[in-house]
Amino acid sequence: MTEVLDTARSVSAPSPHEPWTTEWAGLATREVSAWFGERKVLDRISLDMPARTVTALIGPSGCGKSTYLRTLNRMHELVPGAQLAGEVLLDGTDIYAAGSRATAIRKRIGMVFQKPNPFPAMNIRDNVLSGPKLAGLPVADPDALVELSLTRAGLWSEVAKRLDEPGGALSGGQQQRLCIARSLAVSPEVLLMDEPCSALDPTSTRRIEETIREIAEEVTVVIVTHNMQQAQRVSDSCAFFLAAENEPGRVVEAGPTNAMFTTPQDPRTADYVAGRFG
Ligand SMILES: Nc1ncnc2c1ncn2[C@@H]1O[C@H](COP(=O)(O)OP(=O)(O)OP(=O)(O)O)[C@@H](O)[C@H]1O
Repeated sequence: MTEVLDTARSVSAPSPHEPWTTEWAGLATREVSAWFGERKVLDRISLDMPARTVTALIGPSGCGKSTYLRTLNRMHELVPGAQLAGEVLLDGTDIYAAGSRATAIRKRIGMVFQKPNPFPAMNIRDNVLSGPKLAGLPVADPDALVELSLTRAGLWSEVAKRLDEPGGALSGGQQQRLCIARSLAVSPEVLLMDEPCSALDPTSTRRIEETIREIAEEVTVVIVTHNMQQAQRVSDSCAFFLAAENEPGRVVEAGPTNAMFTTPQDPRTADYVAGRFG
């Protein structure tokens, strides 16, 4: 079903000023557990990540946030010996259902990583177009798609006259926004971001945060962050992960960001968001 939908889809960007063509899709997990070999690292995670909102995954190092993020677009299964149980629902359909293909899912659910990873020698324009090219999606109007994607990523005004320069010539923050543009060029319904600002200075970080808020008007965003101020600034809802010693990670508490930070229900959440551990 997913594959049929995917092959019928092409990236369309008729005009940079027309609305983004992404369909609005929410994500949810039901009892997701994950293992690396014999070792269970996530235990029955059930979360709702509504369409066009930003969900922040917070918690101390090693509690399974990145692993959980990677289960959301089937990247977890790329690790030899990795296993998964439970359901990941994209618009109500399990992305692990029989007949659903991982490559097709990863086009609908894009990912931005901790370290900006543009192709350094490739020019800015081709870096953006590499998204749909690698995904095997036809592009009707490349120039329009480049402008639209860079605009959506908040980078167009800075690079409009430099499209033939290499991606590696940009600053770290610009490179990360270029990577966001490359992901958006595939017209994903969901964008997963794994600590996208951890390698960036405060100014670039704030710029990316603005971009995330803008993207979330049309794309569902899930972000892993260690920065509590960032979680408060960018997210609509939060999920607090915690792993006791030799135990898999579990969600202690999840809910609207404001409530998580002002009136947390669990004392462990209160201690974590106040910076008392982790
Ligand atoms: N490829 C892997 N093979 C084996 N174990 C792994 C692998 N990746 C992660 N783990 C283990 O799974 C657990 C969860 O790791 P994960 O990276 O998801 O945590 P995290 O909360 O994202 O941590 P951090 O905040 O430090 O990035 C850790 O104990 C980690 O050692």
